[in-house]
Formats: sequence, structure tokens, C-alpha cells
Amino acid sequence: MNDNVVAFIGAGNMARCVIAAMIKSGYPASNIIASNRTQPKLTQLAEDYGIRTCLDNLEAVRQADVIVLAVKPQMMAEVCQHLVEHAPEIREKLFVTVAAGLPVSRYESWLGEVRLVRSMPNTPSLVGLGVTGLFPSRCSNYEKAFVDAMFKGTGMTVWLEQEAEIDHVIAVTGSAPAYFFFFMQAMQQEAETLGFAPEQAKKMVAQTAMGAATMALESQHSFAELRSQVTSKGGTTHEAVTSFADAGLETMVSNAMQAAIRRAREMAETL
Ligand SMILES: NC(=O)C1=CN([C@@H]2O[C@H](COP(=O)(O)OP(=O)(O)OC[C@H]3O[C@@H](n4cnc5c(N)ncnc54)[C@H](OP(=O)(O)O)[C@@H]3O)[C@@H](O)[C@H]2O)C=CC1
Ligand SMILES: O=C(O)[C@@H]1CCC=N1
Repeated sequence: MNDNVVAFIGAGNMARCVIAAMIKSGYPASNIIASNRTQPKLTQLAEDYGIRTCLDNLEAVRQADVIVLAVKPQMMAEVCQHLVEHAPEIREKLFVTVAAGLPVSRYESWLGEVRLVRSMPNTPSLVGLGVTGLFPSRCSNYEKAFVDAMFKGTGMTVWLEQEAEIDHVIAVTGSAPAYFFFFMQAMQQEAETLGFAPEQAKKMVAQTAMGAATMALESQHSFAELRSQVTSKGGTTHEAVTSFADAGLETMVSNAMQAAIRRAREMAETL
């Protein structure tokens, strides 16, 4: 499987996350190539992971068995149409896309009836603690197994039966690191107001988040039970949590997740 050459078109945040995961799980750097419209990120990727890079998307896809489309959704039509116009033979290759919003039918309108996996990783993939949702179209079992292995190093993979579930994965895991970062940012700000130095406050908050997440993963208890273990009757946590509840935390979270789903659907209609 490691003989397949994988080309990343677009070498931004998400390409970097997946490349890091592949290298970590032992994929040969010589079989990974990234192309980007500008040089700086390519130089960094080559330095960090020893992969091959180029500035020409066509050069990258011509060498590849698997093509990972990792540009922003707004750029995808232009990128796909350029590839297929100048290298129509790539229609025979396996495509993987990381883009939010764009449905399989849109890729088929640009590329024809290609074999494609829609993926939705998240940024913690960079440290092997991500979650990636995967939806296959026209793929063989071998190709699904290959893509699963490609993303295994991102952390956890979840194969989906319905394409619409990709939008749910966006809300639950794809966009979600930002929710936690926002929460931690707010906690750090308050910790600094209380007098902790910025670096110290950041570490205290992040360590607490990691501790809580690790406990949740290792424990059989529900989130509600774990929360109640922290909450002494008549104590401090009760006051803090009641303040969140009174401010409508659950509704806020639900609204935010639904907003992410709505935007993914809008993108599917407008891009
Ligand atoms: N960030 C995230 O958490 C997640 C993102 N995604 C999806 O991943 C995709 C990429 O997002 P992200 O990595 O954050 O975005 P980035 O902006 O970091 O990366 C996109 C890259 O594409 C390059 N690019 C743009 N146009 C072209 C082109 N014509 N040819 C070659 N390269 C090009 C850009 O180059 P330049 O350096 O010149 O700008 C940039 O490096 C999006 O579709 C997004 O929906 C999916 C899951 C999570
Ligand atoms: O914000 C976005 O559109 C992308 C998809 C999920 C995370 N980042």
C-alpha cells in the first residue's frame, strides 16, 4: 500500500495535518508530494517531513496514484477544472478531498465519475489526536482500506454511510477544535485578569482541558457523571456551572453546531 504516490494539491493547514499523520504512521516521505501556488509552505513541509514538493499542480498529479484536494472550497472548481483540462488521464486515479461543503456531485461535474473519498479531518490530527470522517463514492474495498490507513495516524477514523453525515462531522469534530480553543482563550483571559502570567495561564488551562479529556476517554462515566464528581454540594463548582447554565450554555452550543451545519449546506448550494 505504501507504494502509492500521494499528491496533495494545496499545502496549507489541513494538508500539513494529514501529511504529519502519514509520516508518523510510517508512510515513506518519498511517496508524498505536495504542490502549492506559492513556495513558503512547501519549503517548510520539505524541511519538516522530507516530502517532495513542487509549484505546479499538474506536475504533482501526473506522478500520483492518489490525489488529495486540499485547497479552500472557493478554489476547488478552478483547481479541478485546470487539472482535468490539462491532464484528463487523472480521472482514472483515486481522489480524496478534505474540503467542507462541496458534495460528490460537484466533483463529478468537474472531473467526471471519479472514485472519490470525502474526508473531514480536524487540526488535532497534527498531533495524532484528531478525528476524521470519511465518505466513499465509487471506491473499491482496497481503496477504502488505503484511505483509512492514510488517515489512521490522524487519530480516529469514522466511515459514514450517508453523505449528509459529513456536515454533522463538521459540527461535531471538524470545526470543534475552535470551540474548545475559544473556551480556553476566555479562561486564559480571566486567569490573566486574576494575575497569572500569560504563558502560565495558557499552560494551566490547556493542562486542565487535556486532563478532563483524558479522564473522559479513559472512564466509563458519562460527561454528566464526571461533572458531578467535581461538583461538591454547596461548593464553588456548582456556582460556576450554574452561571453557565443560566447563561444558556447548552442552547449556545446547539446553536453554534447547527450554524456550522447550515453553512456547510449553504456552501454546497453556492460554491
Ligand atoms: N482548517 C481546518 O480545520 C479544516 C479544513 N478543512 C478543509 O481543508 C481545506 C483547506 O483548508 P486549510 O488547510 O485550512 O486552508 P489553507 O488556506 O491553510 O490551505 C489552502 C492552501 O491551498 C493553496 N492554494 C490555493 N489555491 C491554490 C492553487 N490554485 N493551487 C495550489 N495551491 C493552492 C494555498 O496557497 P497559499 O499558501 O498561496 O495561500 C494554501 O496553502 C478547505 O477546503 C477546508 O474546508 C477540513 C477540515 C478542517
Ligand atoms: O471552517 C471551515 O470551513 C473548515 C471546515 C472545518 C474546519 N474548518
